[in-house]
Amino acid sequence: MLLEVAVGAPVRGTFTYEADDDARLEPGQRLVVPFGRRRAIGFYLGPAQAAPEGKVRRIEQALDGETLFSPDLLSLIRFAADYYLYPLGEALRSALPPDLGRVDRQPATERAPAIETVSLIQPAEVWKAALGRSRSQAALAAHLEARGGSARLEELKVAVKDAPALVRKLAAKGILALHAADGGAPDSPFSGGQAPRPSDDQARAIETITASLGRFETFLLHGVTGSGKTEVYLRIISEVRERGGGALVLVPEIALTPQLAGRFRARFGSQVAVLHSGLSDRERTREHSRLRNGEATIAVGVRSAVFAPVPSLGVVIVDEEHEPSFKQEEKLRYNARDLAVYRARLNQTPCVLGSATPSLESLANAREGRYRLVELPERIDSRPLPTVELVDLSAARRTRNEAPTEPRDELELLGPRLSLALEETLASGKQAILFLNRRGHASLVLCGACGESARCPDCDVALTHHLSRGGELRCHYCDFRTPKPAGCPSCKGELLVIGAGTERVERELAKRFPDARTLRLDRDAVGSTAELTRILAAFAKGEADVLVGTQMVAKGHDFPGVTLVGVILADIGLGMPDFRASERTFQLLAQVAGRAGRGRDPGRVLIQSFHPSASAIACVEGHDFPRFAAGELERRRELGYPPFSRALAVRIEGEDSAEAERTGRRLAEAAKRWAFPGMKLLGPAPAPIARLRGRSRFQLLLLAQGPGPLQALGRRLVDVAQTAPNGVKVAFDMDPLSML
Ligand SMILES: Nc1ncnc2c1ncn2[C@@H]1O[C@H](COP(=O)(O)OP(=O)(O)OP(=O)(O)O)[C@@H](O)[C@H]1O
Ligand SMILES: [Zn+2]
Repeated sequence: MLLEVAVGAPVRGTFTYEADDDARLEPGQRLVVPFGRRRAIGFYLGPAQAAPEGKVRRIEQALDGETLFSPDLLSLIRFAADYYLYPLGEALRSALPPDLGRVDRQPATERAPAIETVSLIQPAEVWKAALGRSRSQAALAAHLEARGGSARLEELKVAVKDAPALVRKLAAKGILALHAADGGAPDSPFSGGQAPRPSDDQARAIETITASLGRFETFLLHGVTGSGKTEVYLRIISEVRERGGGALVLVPEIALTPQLAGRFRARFGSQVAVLHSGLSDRERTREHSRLRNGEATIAVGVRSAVFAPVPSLGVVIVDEEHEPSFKQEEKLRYNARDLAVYRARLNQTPCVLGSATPSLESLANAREGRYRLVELPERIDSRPLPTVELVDLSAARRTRNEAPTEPRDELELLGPRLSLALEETLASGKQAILFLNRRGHASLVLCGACGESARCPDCDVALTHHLSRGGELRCHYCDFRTPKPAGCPSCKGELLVIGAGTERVERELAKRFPDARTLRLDRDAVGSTAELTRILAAFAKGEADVLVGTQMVAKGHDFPGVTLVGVILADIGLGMPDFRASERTFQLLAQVAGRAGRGRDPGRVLIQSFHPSASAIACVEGHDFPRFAAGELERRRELGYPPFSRALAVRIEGEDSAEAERTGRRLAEAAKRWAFPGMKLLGPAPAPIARLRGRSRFQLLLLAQGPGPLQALGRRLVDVAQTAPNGVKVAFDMDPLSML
């Protein structure tokens, strides 16, 4: 028997292998195959169409006894590999927990925890209709029904043949719930977690969306910060569960704090599998198998969870859909939000994209009628949105006749208005969040005599000053570290430390408000998920008065005690050479502003900026998303950028700059030769960060009206890229998000 196999290796195309004629294989099933001089994980795709020339090798082994991919998942991954121009075998491998993608270290097939009891969670009409032709499954359900709805698995084994296999199948169909021996009291999927009564707006949103269960439709749930989007998700999922379906919920990494996971667990108990990056490989494999065998039916996870094996998928939800962290920036460069929509379509289920600040892509889709817009225009209990005040930092500069750049002295870091507001907040026993999207102490270390600045030896970026270890300079891209020198290495001049980071804010705060209890939240302060949990929990419990941090403080948190949000410097990021810089800045500011006044007391937001009239900043003042979006969309239309076009970025990098550039030029020539009419070609040009980790970077940007022509051209360029010299890497990035 000849098989078509996708091999888990960075190679193009599929391969033909041979297996015994009586081998029973399922599409997507894992294999171990000889590949070159090593062994690799392969995935069975189907019978080979034709015998290839030359000798056909035999597979070594078929794993698992069944496929790990349901048909919808297999189609999703095939689509992703195709769309994102990435090898199928590698795509399949990266959709699995790492342990299952390795050929060397196969985990002892970890047994799912022993199931002790089993209970019916569907009324007879439902399971009878669903099980029409599967006699043995119907018999088992009937047996359970006769026993009052639940039984111990041991007893079932005696009464019904193949009971363990049957119950897993029934659980996967959402007809049974399985309760593990170690799970304590079996929790019904409908118990626990006091659900508040939905507001009128929430009720309307829930009704609109649940009305489309069972068919594909994408909703853009645009709800202001604190409008209770999570409750809408929970209600929709309840409804899906009652119909025996499963749910997939994608959230950005930082939002997947215990707070959010807790809200899902409180409502759905052990039905929830949580998938975040803090899991060990072993835990990941375990959650994967809990979903696969139907023990869990709701996957709540970060971007990679878009590939989670949710049984009988009934709804797909993407929270904070505008978040850049849904984009994977290496290997299979997918956007989980976009794949989520595609997965919903494959499964004929609704897809809900939620955000207070929708991406312009989704907004354009809603305007053009591809998505249905559902709005939550008010906060819960008609609480007001916080008042937002802009503090113009350049005014003070102008009077002193200085160039507007950075808050240079400590006085500006916590300017007079922000200081006063902090003082009042602390005096009234409320909490404050101070946001500065830059970690470390200072962003630039500069010689006051010769003007030379400290730069990373391997990257084209300035080093950031950190206070740790008695002062060191760090590269935020490759993590290069070196002690801060006493004077300028070139001229021995005095070194100036310019531009603020979170450490500096924390230090200044300690100086001016010595009694305030402060916590800092950024990637330096948080080494692990456990630490993140600890800091957020402490702040939620009121164990600190001020939370200082980077964008980590901006997202999703619900701290009712916070009445003041201070933005130290709103302009960071605004000047990035990226056409999305303005959109990103607006989203970040609107999100962080949305953390204020979520409890009973109204909130206040102070935004310090050198460019208070920039639309990304000015529009935050009146919570004016429509005005921001209208202006920004107009600008994008003029420039022909997404969402008014689709883009494919080709990224070329190599240690040898000349070689990388040559490859870029060859690709550009090929692209020009094969370009479709109306396509725009930019580059090859050095990337804005022209060197990273010792490699020179170039990029080529292709713009077209739709993805089709980009795909067709992309596939031909993939062939050209195959002939790039050793040491030059070419990556294809469909719908790129970062232009750096
Ligand atoms: N119907 C309701 N009645 C009372 N409280 C509610 C209701 N719905 C939600 N809440 C509460 O309102 C708060 C805000 O809800 P939630 O965190 O879901 O907002 P959100 O829309 O996700 O906001 P953001 O976009 O800022 O993250 C939460 O504390 C939540 O428990
Ligand atoms: Zn570096």
